Amino acid sequence: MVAPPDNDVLWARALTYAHGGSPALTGVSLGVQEGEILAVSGPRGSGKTTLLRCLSGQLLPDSGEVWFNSSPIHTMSTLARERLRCERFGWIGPEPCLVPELNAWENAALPLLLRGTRRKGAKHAAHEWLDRLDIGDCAGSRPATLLQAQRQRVAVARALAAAPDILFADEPTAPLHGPDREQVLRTITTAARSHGITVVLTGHGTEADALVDRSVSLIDGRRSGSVPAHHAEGSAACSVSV
Ligand SMILES: Nc1ncnc2c1ncn2[C@@H]1O[C@H](COP(=O)(O)OP(=O)(O)OP(=O)(O)O)[C@@H](O)[C@H]1O
Repeated sequence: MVAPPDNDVLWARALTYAHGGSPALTGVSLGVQEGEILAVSGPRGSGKTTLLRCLSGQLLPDSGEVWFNSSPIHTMSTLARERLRCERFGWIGPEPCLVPELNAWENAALPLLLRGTRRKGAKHAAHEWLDRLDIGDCAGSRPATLLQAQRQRVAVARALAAAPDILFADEPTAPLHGPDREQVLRTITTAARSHGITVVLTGHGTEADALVDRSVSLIDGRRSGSVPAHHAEGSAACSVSV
């Protein structure tokens, strides 16, 4: 086992993963620097979600390594990975997945409360992020009474309120439309830059290109290119095999 480069907060080497025998990742290697905002793009089924789930410790790769700072995630116990995810990582999925019995601010405060933050502080942070995401008025409402786009903003607030070291965002704007998509993406990336949060986000297209530092793409579970974001429009022309 070789330790990762010092300047990579997240580092993966030769990851493979198969869902029930069907390969989803085939030898993917990736390094993410501290504070970097990285987009992982690729067509449907190319392995983006599986990669994020391996990087965030939700899935153990069949082979390969994942390191967070100097800690190998792939050899951690389930309990240690759960603690790492709770204390250091944030997750936004394409569906909001809120707790139906809790209102919006309680959902947004949940990771902080689970970490032992006092209720007053957690409530304050939750309200602050709900306000920034323009849904402060919904703070007392339960998920069932909210629109799907509002629920997704609550999920974004929940991830950001906990100030994670790394935020994994798997198609975070999937339930949103038009200008809402750009506003939420911009809120995520602006928050990440001002709070020093490293971000790995996925998407199908190039809508995040202007907001991220670097973009890599997957095709059929393999890396197909890595370019600085401002060059991403020409990515097809300058793709390299990794
Ligand atoms: N739970 C599962 N069981 C079986 N196969 C799966 C499962 N999850 C993903 N797959 C398969 O693994 C491959 C990679 O899927 P994955 O969801 O990682 O890709 P993706 O790029 O995120 O796709 P999308 O853009 O549609 O979300 C696909 O062929 C998919 O059908």
